[in-house]
Amino acid sequence: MSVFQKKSIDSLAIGEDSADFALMLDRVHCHFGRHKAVTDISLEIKAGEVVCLLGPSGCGKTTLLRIAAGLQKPSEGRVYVGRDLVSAPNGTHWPPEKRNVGVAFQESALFPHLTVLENVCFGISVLSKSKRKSHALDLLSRLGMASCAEAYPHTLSGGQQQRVALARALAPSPQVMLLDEPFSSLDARLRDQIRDDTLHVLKELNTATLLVTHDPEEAMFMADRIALMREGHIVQTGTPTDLYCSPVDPFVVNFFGQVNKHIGVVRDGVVRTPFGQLDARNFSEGSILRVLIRPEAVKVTPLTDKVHNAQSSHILMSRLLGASSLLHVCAHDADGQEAHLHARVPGVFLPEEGQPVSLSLDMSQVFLFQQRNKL
Ligand SMILES: Nc1ncnc2c1ncn2[C@@H]1O[C@H](COP(=O)(O)OP(=O)(O)OP(=O)(O)O)[C@@H](O)[C@H]1O
Repeated sequence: MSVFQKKSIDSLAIGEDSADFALMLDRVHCHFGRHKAVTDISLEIKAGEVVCLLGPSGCGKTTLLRIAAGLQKPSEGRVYVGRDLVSAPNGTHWPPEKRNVGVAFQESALFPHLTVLENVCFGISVLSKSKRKSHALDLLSRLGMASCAEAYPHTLSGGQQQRVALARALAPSPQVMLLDEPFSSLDARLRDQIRDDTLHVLKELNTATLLVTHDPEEAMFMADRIALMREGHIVQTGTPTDLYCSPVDPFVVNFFGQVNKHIGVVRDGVVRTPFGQLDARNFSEGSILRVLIRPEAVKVTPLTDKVHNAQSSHILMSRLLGASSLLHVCAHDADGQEAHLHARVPGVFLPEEGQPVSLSLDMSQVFLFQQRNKL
C-alpha cells in the first residue's frame, strides 16, 4: 500500500461534513412518470474509495449513476461533487462537463479519427501541450497501453479500447470516476486482468469511484464498500465482508450465490433441519424460520463404514469446478427428514456416488431469518 493510499484510508473518520466527500447523494429520488426508479437514496464516497452499486437488472443502478454524472435530473434530493452542490430541488443542475467527474460505460466510444494518445489527451485542458502528452502516456502505460499510443481505435481489440476509454476518462484527473459495467463486454480472462489494472490505477490516483455492476464477485473484487440495491432502494451498504457475513435479509444472502434453503419451526430454542439442530434461542418459540446455508459452510467427512446406512447422509454426485468441488449430498437427520444439499469443498475432493458421509456446519455462513408469511 502506498503512503498516498494509506492516508486516504486513515482519514475515514466519523463526523466529517459534506466537504470531506468527493461525491454525496442526499435523499435522491427519481421517477419516470409513475414509475419510481430510485427512492430516497443517500450515499457518500470519499477520496480514494471505490463504492459499487450492485443489484439485479432494473433496480436503478444506472439511473443513480446518471444522476451523479448529470445525465439525469433527480426528481428530489441533492447531489454534491466535492464542495459543489451540483443538483438540488431549487432547479440547480450542473451539466456533466461542468462537474468534476469522469464517466466510462460498457461501450465507451472512442473518437475514430484520433489516435489513442489524441483520444486520451482530448479532455485535458489545463496542462501545456507537452505535459498533456506525458500525462496521457503515463496513464496509458499504467493501463498497459503505452505501446498503442499511435494506433487508431479500429485497430484495437475490445479490451484494448476499454483500457483507452478508462485512460481517457481518468485523464482530466476527475474528483470522481463513474463506471457503468465497464468490464461486462470483455471475456472472463481479459476482464479479470483489466479490472485488476483498473483497481490499482484508481487507488494510485486516489480517485473516488462509483462503479455499477450486477456481478457480486466483481463488486467484492473492486469495492471498499458495496451498496446493494433492489427495486430502487438500497437494501444494505457496507464492506464486502459486512454484506457477505452479516446480511440483513435473505435477499442479500441469495444475491451472493446459490444457497441451501430450509424452513423450520423453533421448538425448545432450536430449529431442526436435515443438517442437524441449529441454535434458535434468539427467536421466539413457534417462530417459522428461513434457514439459509452457504454451500461452503457444509463440511463433508466420508464415513469409513461403506455399508449403506439409512440414517447416514450420502453423496449423490460430485463435480470438480476448478478451485473447488461441488458435492450433491442427500442429507438425513435422526428423524428421517431428508433433503438435497450442495456442499462446496476446496480442491479436488470427489467422493463416489453413494459414499456415506457425516455433515457439520460452519455457523458463520448459516443465516436464520424469521419468516413473515405463514407456511
Ligand atoms: N429514461 C427512462 N424512462 C423510463 N423509464 C426508465 C428510464 N430509464 C430507466 N427507466 C426504468 O427505471 C428502472 C431502473 O432502470 P436502470 O437502468 O437504472 O436499472 P439498472 O439497475 O441499471 O438495470 P440494468 O442492470 O439492467 O442496466 C427500470 O425499470 C427502467 O426501465
